[in-house]
Amino acid sequence: MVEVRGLTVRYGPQVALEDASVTFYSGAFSAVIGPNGAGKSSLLKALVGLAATSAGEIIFAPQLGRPQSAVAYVPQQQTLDWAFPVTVWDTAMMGRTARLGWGRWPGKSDREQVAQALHKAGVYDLKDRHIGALSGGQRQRVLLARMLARDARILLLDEPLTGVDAATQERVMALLRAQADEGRAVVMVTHDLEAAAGACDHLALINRRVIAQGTPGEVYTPHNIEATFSSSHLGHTHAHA
Ligand SMILES: Nc1ncnc2c1ncn2[C@@H]1O[C@H](COP(=O)(O)OP(=O)(O)OP(=O)(O)O)[C@@H](O)[C@H]1O
Repeated sequence: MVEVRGLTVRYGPQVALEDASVTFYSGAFSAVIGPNGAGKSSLLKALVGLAATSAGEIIFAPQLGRPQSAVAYVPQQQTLDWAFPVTVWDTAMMGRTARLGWGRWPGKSDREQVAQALHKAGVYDLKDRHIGALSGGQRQRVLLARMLARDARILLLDEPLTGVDAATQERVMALLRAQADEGRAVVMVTHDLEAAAGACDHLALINRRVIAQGTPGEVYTPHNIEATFSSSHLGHTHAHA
C-alpha cells in the first residue's frame, strides 16, 4: 500500500532517520518500534508531508488516488491542544470534514459515520463533552474516532497505547486489528515491543536506521532487540522481506 525507499529525514544537522526502506501492506497491522528519538515519529510525519525528506521516496499504491485523502494520521496525544474549545462530536466530525474538503457542509451520512465512529471507539456517550474535560484514555479514543470517521485506506498512529489503561489498550488493539482485517494498512508507532509482537502482522524495528522488518517470528530476536534498544546506533541493516 505504501513503500518507503531510502528515506532520510534531517532537522538541520540532526539526522532523525537515515536511508530507511520499509513497506506497509494493505490488510496488515504493522508496528514501528524503537527507543525514544529513534525517528519513528519522523517516519510517520514524512509519510503525511509534515517532515521534509532530504533523500529517498515514498510510493503510494496507484489505486489510492490522492495520498492526502487516503491517509489518516493520529499524532501523539500530548502534541495536540486540548484546550481548543470543541466537543468530542466536533472533533470526530473533523475527520469527515478533512475528507470533504473546505467549503462542503457535512450531510446526514457524515453524521451517521461520525456517530458510528464514536460508538466503535467507545466515546459516543461523551459526544457533547468539551475535549478539555476528558481523561488521557478518553482523549486517545476520541482521536481514534476522528480517524475512523475519516474512513481512510492507510491509518498511521503515533503512540496510541501511551498513557492508556489496560482495558483501553485492549480496545485500541482490537479496533486496529479490525481495521486491518477490513483491508486497510494500519501502522502503529510504539515502544511496546511485546504488545506489538503479540498482536501485529509486521514489525519494523527502527533506531535511526531500519534494524529489521518482517513478521514477529522473523524479527523478534535477541540480536535485533539489542541492536534496536541499545544506546549505540549500529550501522548495519538486517532487512527481511
Ligand atoms: N522538529 C524538530 N526539530 C529538531 N529536531 C527534531 C525535531 N523533531 C524531532 N527531532 C529530533 O529527531 C530525532 C528523532 O525524533 P522522532 O520524534 O522522530 O523520534 P521518535 O522515535 O518518535 O521518539 P519518541 O519515542 O521519543 O517519540 C530526535 O533526536 C529528535 O530530537
